[in-house]
Amino acid sequence: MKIVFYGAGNMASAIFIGMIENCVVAPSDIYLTSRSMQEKIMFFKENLGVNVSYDDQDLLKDADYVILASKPQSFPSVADRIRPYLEPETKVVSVMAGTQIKTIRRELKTENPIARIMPNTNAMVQHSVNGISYSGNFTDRDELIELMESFGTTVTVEEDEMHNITAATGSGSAFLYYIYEMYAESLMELGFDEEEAMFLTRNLVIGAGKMVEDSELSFSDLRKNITSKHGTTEAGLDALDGDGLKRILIKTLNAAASRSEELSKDDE
Ligand SMILES: NC(=O)C1=CN([C@@H]2O[C@H](COP(=O)(O)OP(=O)(O)OC[C@H]3O[C@@H](n4cnc5c(N)ncnc54)[C@H](O)[C@@H]3O)[C@@H](O)[C@H]2O)C=CC1
Ligand SMILES: O=C(O)[C@@H]1CCC=N1
Repeated sequence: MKIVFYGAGNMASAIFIGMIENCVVAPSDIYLTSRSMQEKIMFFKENLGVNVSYDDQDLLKDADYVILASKPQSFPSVADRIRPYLEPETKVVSVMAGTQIKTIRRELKTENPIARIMPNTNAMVQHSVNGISYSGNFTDRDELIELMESFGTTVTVEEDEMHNITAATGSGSAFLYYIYEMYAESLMELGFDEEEAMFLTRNLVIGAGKMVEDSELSFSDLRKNITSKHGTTEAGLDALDGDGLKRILIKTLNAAASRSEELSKDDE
């Protein structure tokens, strides 16, 4: 297997580290190239044993998959590198938010099978949620699904649903991390110092995540199990404006999904 990553940044590294840690590919199957961050890419070569090259002809020779993992704005420069050497059997897989299959096809001037995936950086711990959609001629889907399931769970969606998946799970962890940040800052308002606030929040989040993983209960039942009648949790929840919080989250998700739509129109 030869998997070539154009881009070795946050998302690409979460994917190839996830794949390697789960032993679905050998480090020698992974080929990395980037525009910048030479130091970082050499770190991956030295520490993981992956290949690094800036020779596009060599990179793309006999490649099974080429993964487009630059920012959407860098895609024209990536396409210029790939276009001359892309072989007809190579499957193209894009992680770029908002860049449509038809745009990738147009920029690469190719009829190759193309898939779009929307993972998240939890791939690094094998817990990404991956949206995936395919071009009509991407027939050999099982192998790609198997590769993706090595670093998370996968849902197949129509391409126009990618905007919502991007908001919900591509960006979603960032929204949750932001809430954790705000929680820690609020603990400092309560009187904890920064170190204590971070320690308490971090362990609270880890514990709650493990409960979600291990328990069969719904979020709502987990919450109810903590809430004594006329107790402290009830007092806190009464002060928390649930409808207001929901409105804020809906606004957040709509803004992210709209940005994905805007990105897809930028290149029309
Ligand atoms: N970071 C995240 O949580 C997620 C990111 N994505 C998507 O993944 C893509 C990458 O995002 P990040 O990894 O966060 O960005 P990043 O900035 O960390 O990495 C971008 C990479 O693209 C490379 N690059 C730029 N121009 C290039 C060129 N001409 N040739 C080869 N490589 C080139 C850069 O050197 C760098 O390695 C974006 O399109 C984003 O929409 C998707 C899901 C989640
Ligand atoms: O912020 C972004 O545009 C990318 C896509 C999903 C997560 N990060």
